[in-house]
Amino acid sequence: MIETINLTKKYGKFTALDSLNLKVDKGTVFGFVGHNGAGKSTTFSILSTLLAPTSGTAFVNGYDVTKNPKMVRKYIGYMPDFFGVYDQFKTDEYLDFYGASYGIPLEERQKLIPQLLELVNLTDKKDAYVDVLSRGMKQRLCLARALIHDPEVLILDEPASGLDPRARIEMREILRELKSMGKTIMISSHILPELAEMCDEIGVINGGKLVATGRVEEIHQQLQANKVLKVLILKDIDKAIRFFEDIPSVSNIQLSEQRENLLSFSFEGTDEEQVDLLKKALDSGLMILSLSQEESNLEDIFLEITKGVE
Ligand SMILES: Nc1ncnc2c1ncn2[C@@H]1O[C@H](COP(=O)(O)OP(=O)(O)OP(=O)(O)O)[C@@H](O)[C@H]1O
Repeated sequence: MIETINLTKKYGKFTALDSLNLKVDKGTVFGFVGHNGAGKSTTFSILSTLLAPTSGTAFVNGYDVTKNPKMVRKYIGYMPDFFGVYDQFKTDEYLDFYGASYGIPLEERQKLIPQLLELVNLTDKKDAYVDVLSRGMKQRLCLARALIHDPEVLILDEPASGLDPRARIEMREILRELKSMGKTIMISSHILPELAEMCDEIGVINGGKLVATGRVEEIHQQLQANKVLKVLILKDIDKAIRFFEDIPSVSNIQLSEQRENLLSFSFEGTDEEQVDLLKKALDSGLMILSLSQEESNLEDIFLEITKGVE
């Protein structure tokens, strides 16, 4: 449904998107995660035909975003990260204005707008002026606006940013409903756990490059090779530190602040190599009480994948 091939965008000499290749299948909710400035909005602007790529191509439902922008716009509903709302409009007038801009006949709009307001839980606000809506309500109104022409694809740039937990849950539920309607959704955030809850697949972008992609569990696995191990030593902790310092696949050795005989370090290796490491440590006479692997959570994973790149 969405595909980018070597998509590149340069602003002057600065490369904001660097040969981005990604694919989002029909009906998938795809989370696009990256730090501020990673290139998420640039990608979304290109997909929404608002920005031309420097090189590479992008397709929405088979249509090239640069060669066939009109068709792409038919299929895509875009919710930008910053959006203006016309304050003098009432909520339903606002949607009516956008519906008319898309050429939807009046009679159809009159049926459609109450349905959209219902979908985004704003029915009781239909007569409220847009400027008195809360931030969460404005976000939902903007989502309704993106849905006005019943697009198959939704591009949502940080729809949950600045929302309180309750408003976020509400947004998540609306997205679930949209997914059940068969929409393909691409949604960005800089918070991986938040996205993981609502997405089928995740793509991690860093410095304009896609650094990891797949189902959440797959991303976990991609990082399995880089784990944090904890070793509890019975005695002679200095000897243990010297031993682990000499192992090339071990880095970032740290002594626990809570327990003086607990070491932790990063280990790059497979499970078999981990077994070998333990065997070697015991053979060298280290008195190891236990060795355990720290469970990494999604936020750790995200920081690990994106570390070192501004
Ligand atoms: N019009 C522009 N001119 C020059 N540089 C730009 C322009 N738009 C974006 N950039 C730069 O391109 C990079 C990617 O920006 P982009 O807005 O795509 O990132 P983002 O991942 O959406 O970040 P955020 O989470 O902060 O919205 C950033 O370094 C940004 O400063």
